[in-house]
Amino acid sequence: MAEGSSGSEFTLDSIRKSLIRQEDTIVFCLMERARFPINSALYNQSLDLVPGFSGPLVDFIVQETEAVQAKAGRYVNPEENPFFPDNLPPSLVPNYNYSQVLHPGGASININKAIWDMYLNQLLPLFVVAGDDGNYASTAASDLSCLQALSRRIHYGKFVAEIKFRDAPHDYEPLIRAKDADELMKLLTDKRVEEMVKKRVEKKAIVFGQDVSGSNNADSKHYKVGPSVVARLYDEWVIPLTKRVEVEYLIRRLN
Ligand SMILES: C=C(O[C@@H]1C=C(C(=O)O)C=C[C@H]1O)C(=O)O
Repeated sequence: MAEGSSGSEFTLDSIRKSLIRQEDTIVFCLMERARFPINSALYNQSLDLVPGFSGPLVDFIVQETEAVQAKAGRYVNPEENPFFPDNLPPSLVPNYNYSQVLHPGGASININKAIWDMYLNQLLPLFVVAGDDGNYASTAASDLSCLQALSRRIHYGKFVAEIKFRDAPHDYEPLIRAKDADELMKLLTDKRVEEMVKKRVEKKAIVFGQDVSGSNNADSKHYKVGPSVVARLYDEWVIPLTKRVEVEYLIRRLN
């Protein structure tokens, strides 16, 4: 089921390994987006750059791309969640038999609206330079890669929550029956792991993002995406949103 783990292995350890692997994807996606300036025309609500489509160009590109990917079966995979779920075409390809480890209620959880708002309004301005180079289609493709990588990581909270529930049903059940979101949040939180995650992603931004030259002296002062931005992304948004998915999943777990 999971990126980097076999279908038969479903443990907190294997899920965490997948989250670690997904950090690489996220850091590389951000580095790719940082090749382009902000290109704010792409996000302008009122420019109407595409005849017959009302809304920002980025919405047009993401909606059209998601429609193609939906036809090719992307959203049949329980790890994938669309940003524009309304009016998506059905899959046209034979269904792959994904292992069904999640409770059926998990399918209705999609917090991509919050991820989209965070990415465009808060994160982007922190790591791209000002300016407009006209490369709107490439920039939007890069945005979508970032958004999909972040969305996959954050919605992975469903798998994390399922395994935590299976490992300690007697601890979780009373809180789920009481719909006690605050206590569920406390129970699923592991501060030690969170600190390790934040340190590791900062290090990845340093290692992956330095300019490598032919000589032995790597330029350690110039990074493609600031390591502190990546640490902040995880601290302020990725980890809290993953935990929000975990709580939302657990609340539905006994329905
Ligand atoms: C994802 C987990 O659950 C919580 C969220 C974490 C995260 O988003 O990185 C880390 C630790 C936990 O507080 C986990 O335990 O691995």
